[in-house]
Amino acid sequence: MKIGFIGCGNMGSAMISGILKKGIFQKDEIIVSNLTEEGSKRSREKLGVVTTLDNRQVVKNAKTIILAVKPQFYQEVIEEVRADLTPEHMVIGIAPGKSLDWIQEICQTSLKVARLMPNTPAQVGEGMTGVCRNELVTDDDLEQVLKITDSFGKTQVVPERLMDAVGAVSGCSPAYVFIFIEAMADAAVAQGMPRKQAYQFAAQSVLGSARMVLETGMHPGELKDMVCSPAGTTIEGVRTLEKAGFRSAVFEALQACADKGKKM
Ligand SMILES: NC(=O)C1=CN([C@@H]2O[C@H](COP(=O)(O)OP(=O)(O)OC[C@H]3O[C@@H](n4cnc5c(N)ncnc54)[C@H](OP(=O)(O)O)[C@@H]3O)[C@@H](O)[C@H]2O)C=CC1
Ligand SMILES: O=C(O)[C@@H]1CCC=N1
Repeated sequence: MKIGFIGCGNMGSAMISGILKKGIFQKDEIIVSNLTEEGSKRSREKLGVVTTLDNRQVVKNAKTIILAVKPQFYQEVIEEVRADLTPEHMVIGIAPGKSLDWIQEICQTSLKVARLMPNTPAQVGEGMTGVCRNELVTDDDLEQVLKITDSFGKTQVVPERLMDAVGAVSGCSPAYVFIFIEAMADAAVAQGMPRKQAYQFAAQSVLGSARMVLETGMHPGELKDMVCSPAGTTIEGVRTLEKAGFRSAVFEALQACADKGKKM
């Protein structure tokens, strides 16, 4: 077994979907644990990976361990498996607020520890992941980690102090983008467009706009200006969004998200 996931819910399975699609690991090289038999069955049926209800089996069978449980369960799962951890293991946290030092301290042994902040678009190979590591993670180890994260999207290595910002701008932001798409589709439905078609128009517009930012390298404001014809329709919508505090709402949402990460 090459890689183990303790917990395999929304984020774990999104990462594994990407890994399997790119063929970085085969199904029989991935072991995952769940809390319930129902979760185990879901992981087997959806992903076809090796499953167990025993977290210690994950640590005994893989050297790279991803902690994909909710942050409130981090301490209990680490305490459960720490006797089986060896210097060859690398423990990777993906939860907001669980620092490299904190993970190391709960493990009670000097260990390779890394943190990832992935996001659910990993499921379709379009994830964005921030990575940081402690001093025991070698450049070779990091290369292995990047090979994994690059398999389900893009990755950037960041200093740990930026992990809360990463959590806000990419870890959590898909939720805000989905709300935006849903709201745009609702408006199109109100104009008479069938709902399914409205999701296609709204989602493709978000996808295309994101690609323009990434591929042209142009400033988002300049790209926005290119859409706003003088005395046209778009600028009326811009005025309405500004009046409703759209920018400020987004700013405050990401700030709240990062602040919460710092407290966890
Ligand atoms: N969702 C997201 O967009 C992102 C999440 N994260 C982080 O990823 C982590 C997982 O989140 P997410 O996938 O959304 O959560 P989910 O609730 O979807 O999945 C949690 C998983 O943990 C399992 N589990 C719970 N307790 C235990 C235990 N004691 N031993 C073994 N497995 C256990 C559950 O098993 P069962 O299925 O049996 O209940 C489930 O498979 C969190 O730390 C979160 O902060 C990071 C970035 C983005
Ligand atoms: O909501 C959360 O806390 C997790 C972390 C990033 C995205 N989801």
